[in-house]
Amino acid sequence: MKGGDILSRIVERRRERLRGKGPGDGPLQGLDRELYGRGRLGGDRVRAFPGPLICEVKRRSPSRGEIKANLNPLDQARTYLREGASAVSVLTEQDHFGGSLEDLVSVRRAFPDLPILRKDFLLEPEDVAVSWRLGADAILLIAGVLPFEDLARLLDEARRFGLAALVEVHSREEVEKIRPLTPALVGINCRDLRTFQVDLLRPAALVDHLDWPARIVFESGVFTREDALVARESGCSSLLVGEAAVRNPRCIPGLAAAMEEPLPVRTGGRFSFWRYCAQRRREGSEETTSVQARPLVKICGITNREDAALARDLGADLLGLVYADSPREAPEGLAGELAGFLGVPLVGVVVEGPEPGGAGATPGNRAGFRRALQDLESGALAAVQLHGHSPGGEISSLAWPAFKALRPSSPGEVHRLMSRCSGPRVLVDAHHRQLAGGTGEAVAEEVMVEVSRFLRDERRGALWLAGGLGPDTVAAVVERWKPELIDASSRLEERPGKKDQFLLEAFFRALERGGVW
Ligand SMILES: O=P(O)(O)OC[C@@H](O)[C@@H](O)c1c[nH]c2ccccc12
Repeated sequence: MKGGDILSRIVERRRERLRGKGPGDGPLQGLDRELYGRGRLGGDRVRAFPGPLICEVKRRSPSRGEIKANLNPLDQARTYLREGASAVSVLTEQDHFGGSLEDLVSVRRAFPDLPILRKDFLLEPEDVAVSWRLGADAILLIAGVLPFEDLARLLDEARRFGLAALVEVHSREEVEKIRPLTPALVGINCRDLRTFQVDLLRPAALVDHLDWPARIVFESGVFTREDALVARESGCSSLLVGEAAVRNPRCIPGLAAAMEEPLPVRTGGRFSFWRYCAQRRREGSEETTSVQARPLVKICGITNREDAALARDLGADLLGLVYADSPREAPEGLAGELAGFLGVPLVGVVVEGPEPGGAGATPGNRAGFRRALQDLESGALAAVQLHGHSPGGEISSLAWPAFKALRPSSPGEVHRLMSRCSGPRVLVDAHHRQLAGGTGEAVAEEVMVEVSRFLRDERRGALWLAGGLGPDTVAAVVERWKPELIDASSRLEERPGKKDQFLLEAFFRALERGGVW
C-alpha cells in the first residue's frame, strides 16, 4: 500500500483516531454494560450469518459521494427488515462514510435479534472487543488493509468473542494471503478500494481460487436482479448491497428473491458463461502488471460448421449465432450441432424489441427469440446477446446469462442507453437502421469518446466493442480503446453469412502483432 491512494488515507485517518480517542471513540462510556450480552448470535446463528442479503446503512462514500445525507439508521434498518433483508451492515467509519459507533448502538438497541455486521477499517484486537461490546454480531476484516499477522490475530479475536468475521478480498494476491487462515466467510468486493473501479466479474474470476469450504458474499455495485444472478453464477450465496438499498429499498425483495429462486436447468450445458469470460480474460496475463493479453475475441454471424471450427482453431473465445431476420441467421439446429464438438461457448444474438428507428420486433425475430430460449435450455447456447429495447421487460424475466448490445446513434444517447443497462458488461456496436445491417461500419469516434468517459466516470465494467472490426482496423482500435472483448463479423466475410479464411487469419495475426498493450 503505497502513496496517497484513498484507501491508504482512510486507514491512516483511522490510525490517527485510534491513537487519539481509542477504539471506542466516545460512545463506549456507560453503554457496554447496557448492551453487553444483547443480540449475540452465538453458535448456529453465527454459522447461519448472513443469509442471502445484507443491506447496508451508508450515508456517503468516497466513490459515490452523498448517497443520503439525512439518513436515519433506525428507519433505514427497519425498512431493510420489512423489505426482507436477512442482515444489516452498519458502516461506522466516520471521516469518509459519515458513519459512527452511535449508529451501530442505536440499531442494536432497537432490534435485539437482527444480525448486524459492523463495517469499518478495523485494525486492532481492541476494535474487535469494542464491536462485540457495542452489539455487533459480525465484523469486516479487509485483507487489503491488514498485514497477515494482524489478520490472523483479529480473526482469532473474533472467534474468541463468538463474532462472525467476513474476510474481504479483491485480488488473487489477497486470496493467497488469506488461504492459510481458511476463513469460513469470505467477501469478494467488486469495487477496488484504491481506484473505485467496479467490476461485477471480479468474483467470477476469483471464486475457483477459494478452494476451501467457505460461504462467499458478493459485495458492491449490485443494483438489479441481473446483477444478483451474476453473483449466483459466480458461486456466491449472499449479496452485500449498499447504495441501491439506501436509494431504493423497494429493490430489496427482488434482490432477495433472485438469490433464492430456482435457476433454470440446462439439460446439457457445459459453460458457466460469466465465469468463463472472467477466467479466460486473466489467462496469460498477470494482474499485477499493466501488460494484458489480447482482448477476448467473439466471432459473430457464424452460419456453418467450417467457419466455426476455423474461428475456434485461430483462437476465438466466443462464437455468435444470429437468431433474427438477417442474411447471417443461423440455420436451425446449428447451435446444438456445434456445441457437441466445438469446445467454445456459443452466444445467441436475439432481437427482443424495436430499436429506435429500426424494425426489430418482426415475427421472425420473435420466433428467433423463442428458438434461442430453447437452445439455452438445452445447453447449446451459453448466453444471449440482446438487441433492441425491451419495454415488456423480457430481459429481466430471463435468468440466463445475458448482455445488452447498444448502438448509440449520437454522443448524447450514450449516457441514456448505458445507464439503463445492468449486468457486468454491455457490448457497444455501431448504429445501423436495421439489425441486418452488417455494413461493417465502426462506432463513430465522438460516440466512442462518450462511451469511454461513461465507463471511466461511472467506474463500471470494461468495454466490449463491435462494429467495423477487420484485419486492417483491429490493431488500431484495440490500441486506442483498450476493449476487454472485441466482436467481429461482416468484415471477415467473403459474402454475407460465409467467412473468408484469409481475412479471418489476417484478423488474428493483426491482433497478435498489434493488439498487445
Ligand atoms: O454501495 P454498494 O456499491 O452496494 O457497496 C456496498 C458495500 O459492498 C461497500 O460499502 C463496501 C464493501 N467493502 C467495503 C469496505 C469498506 C467500506 C465499504 C465497503
